[in-house]
Amino acid sequence: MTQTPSAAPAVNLGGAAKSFGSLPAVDCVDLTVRRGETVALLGRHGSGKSTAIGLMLGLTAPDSGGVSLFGDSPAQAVALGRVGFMLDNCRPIPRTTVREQIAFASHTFPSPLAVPEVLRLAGLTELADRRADLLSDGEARRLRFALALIGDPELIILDEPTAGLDAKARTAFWAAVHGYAGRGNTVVFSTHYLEEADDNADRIVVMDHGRIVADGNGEELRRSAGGTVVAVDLAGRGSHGLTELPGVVSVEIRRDRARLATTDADATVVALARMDAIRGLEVAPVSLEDAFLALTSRLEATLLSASLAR
Ligand SMILES: Nc1ncnc2c1ncn2[C@@H]1O[C@H](COP(=O)(O)OP(=O)(O)OP(=O)(O)O)[C@@H](O)[C@H]1O
Repeated sequence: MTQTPSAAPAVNLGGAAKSFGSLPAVDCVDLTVRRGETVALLGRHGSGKSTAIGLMLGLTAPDSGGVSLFGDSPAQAVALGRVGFMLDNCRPIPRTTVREQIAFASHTFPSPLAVPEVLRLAGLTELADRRADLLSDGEARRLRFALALIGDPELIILDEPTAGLDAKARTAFWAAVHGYAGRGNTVVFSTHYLEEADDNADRIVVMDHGRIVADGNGEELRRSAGGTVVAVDLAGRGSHGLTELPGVVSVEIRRDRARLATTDADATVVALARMDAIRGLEVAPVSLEDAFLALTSRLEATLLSASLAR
């Protein structure tokens, strides 16, 4: 069914795939980002986040499948000023102030936001008269964010926007992003940091080996990874049979201790008791980190068994 432009989602990837040589960097990904959502692409190094973002921005063409932004091609959406993004290697013009940089850039857009509004949204009002080439890393990042939103885009796509920033600079950066999102806009960002995704996104899309392995808010991800962790000391008995216990979704062994993510903690504990394996028993809700490890190791195990079967 064709969607009218006004109903089209902010981002739509339909079976999008991109390989580099024989490596599928993005492997038949279906993803819809609704207007007004803030979505984190979360994954380890090399999981395909930047390639997915490159597809969304039209920097890379998919080998197969489709990519659209507001129902248009990425190139059309960018040309219409509907999409903002931060340039990686954008150096400020020397000896100009923050305000001058923003005012200069605003002339290149058909209907830019007013300069004071951009300064406010990016948290740069106090720094407006500072030299742009002398800003700290965090401040310079907010200036690049200001330049991304000056054309008043409805969608901003950010690839690891806070990488390398300290905690204070991150907080200031996210405050600026929330200000922009609070106007009803859509944000897609990539990150390695679970906490950053949980704290700043309505929805977390977990990528691994170019695929989406989970999609939901932090609570939903915790639940899909089992909901509860049962941990016991192995006391030298080995981990044999633990994955087959009732409710168990994944097993992680750290030194001589097993951590079992489970959907049915009672049944798992009873089964462990029958095996006389409840030394150092601990039962706790799954943390987001446990969930992430369980979700990504699940795909790892499937890929490993598929390659062993070949
Ligand atoms: N231009 C390229 N040529 C060859 N391989 C590439 C290219 N770009 C990405 N890759 C490979 O594709 C896979 C996915 O890379 P991608 O950069 O999308 O991952 P990522 O999740 O963004 O990683 P990171 O968090 O480290 O930035 C990796 O194995 C990477 O080495």
